[in-house]
Amino acid sequence: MQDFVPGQRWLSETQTELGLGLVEAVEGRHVRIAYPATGETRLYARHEAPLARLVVGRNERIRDRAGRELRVIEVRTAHGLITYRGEDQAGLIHDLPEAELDDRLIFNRPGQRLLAARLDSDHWFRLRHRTWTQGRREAGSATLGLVGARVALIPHQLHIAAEVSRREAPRVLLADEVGLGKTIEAGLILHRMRLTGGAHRVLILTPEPLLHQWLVEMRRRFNLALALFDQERFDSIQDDNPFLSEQRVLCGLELLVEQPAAGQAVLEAPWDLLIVDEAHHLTWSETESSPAYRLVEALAKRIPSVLLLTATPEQLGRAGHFGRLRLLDPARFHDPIAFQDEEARYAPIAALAARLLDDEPLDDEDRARLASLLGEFDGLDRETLIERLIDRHGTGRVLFRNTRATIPGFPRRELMAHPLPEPDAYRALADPLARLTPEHAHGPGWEAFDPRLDWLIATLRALRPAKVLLICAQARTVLELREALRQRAGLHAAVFHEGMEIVERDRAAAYFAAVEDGTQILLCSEIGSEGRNFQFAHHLILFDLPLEPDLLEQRIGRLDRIGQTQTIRLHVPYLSGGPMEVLCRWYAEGLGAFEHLCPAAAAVHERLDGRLSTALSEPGLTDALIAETRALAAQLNSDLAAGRDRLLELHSHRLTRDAALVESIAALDAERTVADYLTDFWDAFGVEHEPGPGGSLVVRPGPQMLQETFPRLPEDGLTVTFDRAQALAHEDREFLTWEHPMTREAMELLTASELGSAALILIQNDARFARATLLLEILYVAECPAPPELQMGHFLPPTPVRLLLDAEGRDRAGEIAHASLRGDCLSHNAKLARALIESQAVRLAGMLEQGEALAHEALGRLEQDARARMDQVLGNELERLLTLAKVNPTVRPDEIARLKYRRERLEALFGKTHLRLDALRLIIAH
Ligand SMILES: Nc1ncnc2c1ncn2[C@@H]1O[C@H](COP(=O)(O)OP(=O)(O)OP(=O)(O)O)[C@@H](O)[C@H]1O
Repeated sequence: MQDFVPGQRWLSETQTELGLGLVEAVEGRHVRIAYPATGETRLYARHEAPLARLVVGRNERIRDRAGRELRVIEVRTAHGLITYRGEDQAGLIHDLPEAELDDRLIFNRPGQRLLAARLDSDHWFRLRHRTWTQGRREAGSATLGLVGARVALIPHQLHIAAEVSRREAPRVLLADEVGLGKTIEAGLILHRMRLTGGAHRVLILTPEPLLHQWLVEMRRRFNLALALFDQERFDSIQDDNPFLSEQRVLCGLELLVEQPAAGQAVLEAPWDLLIVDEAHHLTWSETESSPAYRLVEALAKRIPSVLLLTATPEQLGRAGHFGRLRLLDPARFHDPIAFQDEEARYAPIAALAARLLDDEPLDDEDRARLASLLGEFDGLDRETLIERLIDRHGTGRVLFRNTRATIPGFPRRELMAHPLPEPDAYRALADPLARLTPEHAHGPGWEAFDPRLDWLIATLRALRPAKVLLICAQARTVLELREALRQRAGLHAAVFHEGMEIVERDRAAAYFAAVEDGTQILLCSEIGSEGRNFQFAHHLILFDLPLEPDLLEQRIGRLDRIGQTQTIRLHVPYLSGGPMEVLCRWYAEGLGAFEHLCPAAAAVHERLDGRLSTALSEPGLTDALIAETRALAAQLNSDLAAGRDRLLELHSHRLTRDAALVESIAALDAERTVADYLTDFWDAFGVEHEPGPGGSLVVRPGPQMLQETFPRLPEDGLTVTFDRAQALAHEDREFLTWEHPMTREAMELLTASELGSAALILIQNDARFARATLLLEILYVAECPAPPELQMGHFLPPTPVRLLLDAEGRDRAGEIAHASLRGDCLSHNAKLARALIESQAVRLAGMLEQGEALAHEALGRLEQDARARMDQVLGNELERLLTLAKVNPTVRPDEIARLKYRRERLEALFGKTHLRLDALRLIIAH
């Protein structure tokens, strides 16, 4: 085990960008290391810490925290701690304890290696160059974080992910209609924020039945491992706060609400990003709120970034919707009445935005309205005007909602209503609501006479082998149906209800999904109607109908979601003459809610709730109710289409821009540069690869690898693909991109090591070099360590500075490209290499000095560019937020403060950028 002593300096072997580590404390089997340059602290297991002890040799240069430079003349050790004695530029001698070394100190080892002829293969030098160049290329790219997910490139999802993740501490409600991919959007945002440093500690809360699905989706689509916190995990940890030991936690909201200790612990842990799925369960009204709401409210106050997900934002009423917006920004959404008034005034703004979008000419009235909404607007192009209109009015910035109507490619839904006679025993039930789930009200024995059962058996036989999902309101009905199917028809059904353990439920869902030996039918209680993916089935049986339109849409959404390939058949076996028929007709003829999604359904329901209840007991009133419902739905739908929804739609996707984003990702996919890079890497490392089935590649550890293991490569190998379409069709293949952990860890492994940092090649017969020529290719890396939340990478990521000096000290990098310099590598001919280097030692030392001067000039330019870029990007953003805040209180003051703070910190840090000599290649052409 390594000996750590507080005050010692160690370097992270895997993350040099953290700067110099300082041992803070040794705690049992762990050591705590602070990285003052980035303000981070890490806890490592002592016996396997990826750390290297920093010992600076004589004659090397060091710096103290005040920036004073010393040449080391003596190294003394006492009690495990080093004190350097060094000479400053004025010749004065100083003692410097290692704890006081500059936290950003970097050493020039490649120079020593080259001069000592300790050479690596040229292969590694070239890979090193590519690694830095690629890192630089992606750091500032708009597509970073959106490339590596195993997802089809769907424009509205990418739009939302790009738009949300570029904000400072985003807080938004993702409210796309059921099945349009909110989980994927949240995953993309999370993925991008992790790569850019915006989200390190993440908490995801979902209803229990969706835990496993989230776990699987994040793993298979984003290579993201989440720690699942269930009762068992929570019980197994007694003392410490269990949430502190994991960075990315997935947890059931119910558990936190039901167990005060768990709720308290989650509040006490620090988080950067909170995601809450099925957020419509967080109920709120002006007089009371649910315990789940209160818990999320407390979390949302502490956590900077918050994503709430719901397909049915207005389920359980408009007040609830307001309550969710309030969680995101309590300062903006403080008065529900004012909010409703404001929503009613969106129509003219939406109309104006739409006219701009359609490139229609603006009349005087339009211009006057624009001026009153935006102030001075002359000189702004249409795109900017649209942006500003959407941006500066309404919930635009907080809420995203895409609808099927605007997204092509969804299959049709077809209602297959099956009237059946209502048995006397049911008709005798006094309460009309009880007759909507009469088997439940009647109790045991209903299977003997309920005609829906025979109909079900006949329907299953007729549809066989097609998969069928049945949803009903009650878990008991599920169990009784299963038994009845078994006894009466020998049919085996899988079941899914709240009485089962989560693992059992997931097993049942998998059993239903299995193509060959799975069940034909899955019987689900209402909990199966939320969030789950059953789009491989095309038949849905609604054994009963819920009273709320949003609940109906949630049920249908299990099949009607991205990935559904066929017309969806909705089978409704209703008992005629009574309330079931009334409800079925109300949905079908009044709202048209089976075959299409009706945006106004929740509002219509809220207004006509009383009339519906009356019609359920007096079916004679149904025709009048339907007529009224139709008229109201038509009116509300068209109001919404012209007003709020139109604005939302404009904001939630932008055809031209989204298409450009998709194109740039598709272009990156097509380049396949990562395939070249990784195959070169594997070849150099000793990883074996060969063509596998259907254009895939099989990769295995080779017998003589450079190290025992290769990152993310299991002992028995992997089947991989670089092709998105293949990755979507074959989930057993790893989808390798620049963002895959294997690629990123391989890149880190290389840049954190000295591999390829000194090389020598001989070039023969190259027409560019008429006479014997000596060139020194110098690779500096400009680095500016900064705390991750500042997202330095946007402006000044680690940037390679390449120089190519000739013997006269001229830089020829601009005229001779790196890739064009290929020759015989001398790493295996140590004798010749040493002789050549020794003969040129003096000249080389001069070239290195000259290189340092030139690199510093380049550094000045880099800093200047970074500053200009930051001023432009953050300055514009700040200006926008400040103007916006005057007209739209959606902009939170803390968002502005955060941005200002970030700008100041970045500005101060740019000046501390330093150059690190990363690699050298000596080129001798003759
Ligand atoms: N870009 C994509 N590529 C591949 N599959 C996708 C993509 N987007 C969504 N899907 C698939 O479509 C289905 C619906 O997506 P998701 O679960 O994210 O929708 P949702 O909006 O969260 O649904 P719900 O409203 O039911 O909660 C899932 O099976 C998901 O894996």
